[in-house]
Amino acid sequence: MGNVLVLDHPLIQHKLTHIRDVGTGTKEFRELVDEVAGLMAFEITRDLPLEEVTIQTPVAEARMKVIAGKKLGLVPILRAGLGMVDGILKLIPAAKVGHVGLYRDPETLLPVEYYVKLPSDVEERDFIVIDPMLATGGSAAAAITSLKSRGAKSIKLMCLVAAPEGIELIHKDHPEVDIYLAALDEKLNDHGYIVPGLGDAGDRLFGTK
Ligand SMILES: O=P(O)(O)OC[C@H]1O[C@H](OP(=O)(O)OP(=O)(O)O)[C@H](O)[C@@H]1O
Ligand SMILES: O=c1cc[nH]c(=O)[nH]1
Ligand SMILES: [Mg+2]
Repeated sequence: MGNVLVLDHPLIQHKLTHIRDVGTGTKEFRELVDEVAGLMAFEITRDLPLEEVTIQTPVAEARMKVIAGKKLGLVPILRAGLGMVDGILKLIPAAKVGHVGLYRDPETLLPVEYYVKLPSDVEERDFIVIDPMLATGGSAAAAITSLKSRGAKSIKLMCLVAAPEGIELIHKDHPEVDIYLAALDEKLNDHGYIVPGLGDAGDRLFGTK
């Protein structure tokens, strides 16, 4: 079964509390999501392989480490996943970015796919699927299925806030996928919103509704 890692660094928890706060406006919400995504990327890239190179310091020649030529791909789930992309790219600027467009039907709560564009070398890349919210898990599970059907072999999932129901669905549909979170919340309400959650991530990021 994939691991579930809750990245509870104090900076992440502090910023997430402000993200959750209903009084936080769009500008600050967007900035905080960007910052937390960057902090989470620091942890999610912990296992990147290193290789040795020879460099010349002003004092001596030395063998030092750099990140080996790993091919990474970020895949934000539109729309809300977009809010986390730049924060991660600041740390790993060489990553390619694919997009999966999904919205959750408000009646059925089932995901509807409307767009997919991935890097051409899908099979060679390690992907991180990004979405602030893992609620029923339907959207993330569908995005991962979509990547796999196009040849993706290595996939991690990164979300800000998850409900237990979402974790359960990812474990069931994609048992090999590791899940990285800033928080695991209590439950879903009758409308499929995470409790306490942070509301509708897309609307809060983009100022809609
Ligand atoms: O785990 P689930 O139950 O599938 O719910 C989570 C999904 O719902 C939200 O997207 P939404 O449908 O609001 O689309 P948006 O990002 O365009 O607002 C969120 O960003 C996830 O993609
Ligand atoms: O709590 C939730 C659930 C789904 N989508 C959101 O944006 N928030
Ligand atoms: Mg939304």
